[in-house]
Amino acid sequence: MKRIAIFASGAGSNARKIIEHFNHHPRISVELIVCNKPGAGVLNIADEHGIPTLLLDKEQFFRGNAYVDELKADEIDFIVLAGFLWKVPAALIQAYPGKIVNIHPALLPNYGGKGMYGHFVHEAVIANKETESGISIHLVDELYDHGKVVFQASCEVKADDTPETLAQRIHELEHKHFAPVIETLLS
Ligand SMILES: Nc1nc2c(c(=O)[nH]1)N[C@@H](CN(C=O)c1ccc(C(=O)N[C@@H](CCC(=O)O)C(=O)O)cc1)CN2
Ligand SMILES: NCC(=O)N[C@@H]1O[C@H](COP(=O)([O-])[O-])[C@@H](O)[C@H]1O
Repeated sequence: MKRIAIFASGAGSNARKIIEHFNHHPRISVELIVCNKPGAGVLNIADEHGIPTLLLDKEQFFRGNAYVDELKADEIDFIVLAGFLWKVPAALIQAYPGKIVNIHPALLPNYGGKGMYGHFVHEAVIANKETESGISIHLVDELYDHGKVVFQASCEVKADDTPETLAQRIHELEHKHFAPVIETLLS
């Protein structure tokens, strides 16, 4: 059984879709939700599904062992970043080479990097009058949004779009594609 930990900081809609997709899956299971924000919606989703949670301490994450020991002790095989807003430290990347994947709400390499998360991404896309946006699923390296892109899907940006209406269209792409891409990566 491949054991997945999902790292998330927010509402957790992607985490929910991934949990549901792998519920009763013969080879893959979501075993842990890791979060850096007390009270985040993703923690409630974990509780709804009886999935253990781990709340990160900033000091230990960035200047300690990056929770490598805890993840290895839980026999986690693969890490999914689903709206996780801290930079994953080198120690964790080195412990999980090629086994950490992230979803970004834009068509990389555009609209990525520090500060490019959530509504900030959609605001920049709209401000630049782009006619197309989308999602990128990529392996995680030590830089933000720099790792190998393994999947992209695009959508229209409408002239009257707001960051909220664009975010909704992006979420639909994320919820459709992220879990199947993870399944393919773990095949
Ligand atoms: N080592 C890596 N860590 C992370 C990556 C990555 O590619 N390599 N991806 C991010 C997710 N992400 C975009 O997809 C992203 C998330 C957050 C930020 C950002 O600027 N964060 C702020 C802090 C925000 C906060 O604490 O609320 C910052 O660093 O100042 C950029 C991109 C996950 N980790
Ligand atoms: N750069 C990282 C980033 O912006 N990630 C984005 O955070 C949202 C989390 O939504 P969710 O909590 O509902 O899954 C998603 O749209 C994801 O692409």
